[in-house]
Amino acid sequence: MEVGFLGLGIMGKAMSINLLKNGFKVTVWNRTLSKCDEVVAHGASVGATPAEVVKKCKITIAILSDPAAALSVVFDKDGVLEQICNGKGYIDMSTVDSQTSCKISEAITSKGGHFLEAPVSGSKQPAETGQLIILAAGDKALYEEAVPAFNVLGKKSFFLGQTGNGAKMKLVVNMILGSVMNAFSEGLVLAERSGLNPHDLLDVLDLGGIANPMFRGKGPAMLRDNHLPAFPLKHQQKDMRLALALGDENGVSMPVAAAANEAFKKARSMGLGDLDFSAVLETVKLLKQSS
Ligand SMILES: NC(=O)C1=CN([C@@H]2O[C@H](COP(=O)(O)OP(=O)(O)OC[C@H]3O[C@@H](n4cnc5c(N)ncnc54)[C@H](OP(=O)(O)O)[C@@H]3O)[C@@H](O)[C@H]2O)C=CC1
Ligand SMILES: O=CC(=O)O
Repeated sequence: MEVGFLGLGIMGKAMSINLLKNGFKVTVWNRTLSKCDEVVAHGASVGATPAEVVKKCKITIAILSDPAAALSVVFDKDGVLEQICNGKGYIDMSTVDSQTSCKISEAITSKGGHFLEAPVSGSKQPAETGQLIILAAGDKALYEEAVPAFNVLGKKSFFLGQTGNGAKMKLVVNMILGSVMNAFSEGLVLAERSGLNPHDLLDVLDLGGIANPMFRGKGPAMLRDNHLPAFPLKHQQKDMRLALALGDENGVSMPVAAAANEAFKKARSMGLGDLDFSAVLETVKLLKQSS
């Protein structure tokens, strides 16, 4: 199967290489052209614009940073909309809000194309190893057509119904993720400042009822102040912001998520946005030192 792939950031690079390794023909596009080189070395072709990729491929996948990027690649000059037509499918795997997803869906379907949103849960390593969790919604026939690709990219795909449901599910999951990361960061600093060995805390957590892969995977690196980006903090803050808006729309009070969002905003203002979202730990250290 030949697929187009738009966006070769942390996730897109890993996912497109995975498709190539599993026998898919892939034509890629990235705003910054040099990021195509590594994927081309794995056998990809390059399209000059999103429109050119869509013209060439029956199905085009995108994974872009945020709503503005997702909209730009579809609606701007040389964008997806210029070539989408009857018989072609567009799958947006970016984490965006349901309004953005619905706007893209309406534009694609008004040109006769098929649209599926399919944001993913799981980070750089699951993207590299094909262990993502795919949260799809929209065109069911396109979902069925994409299952062979989803089986390469992920360990499980969900079809969640109408467009918007995938985006909402992803935002709920990441609202919880970001809130937990803040509580974890506070715990690490509290353990250390109160005279405990934070490595002992990691061992205790790992044996108990709240043991999880995030504490196990990121904890030791966080204690070394290593925040090499797997999931950039600026994207986690975007997800908190969008999840809080979803809370507003539905009258759900989310004081924990609101506090977590403030901490991520603080981290961004400290210049930590391109580091891993675990760098929110640095805001906790800062607050304790200044008190
Ligand atoms: N990293 C992770 O662990 C996970 C990320 N996600 C989500 O996946 C998406 C991508 O994340 P990730 O790969 O980490 O992000 P990166 O920041 O690594 O990559 C972002 C991509 O979006 C492109 N882009 C940004 N703005 C524009 C624009 N205006 N026009 C065209 N292209 C643009 C970038 O192009 P360029 O190279 O030119 O900057 C790049 O290809 C985000 O929505 C994120 O929330 C979901 C699950 C896990
Ligand atoms: O969106 C981030 C993730 O780890 O999932």
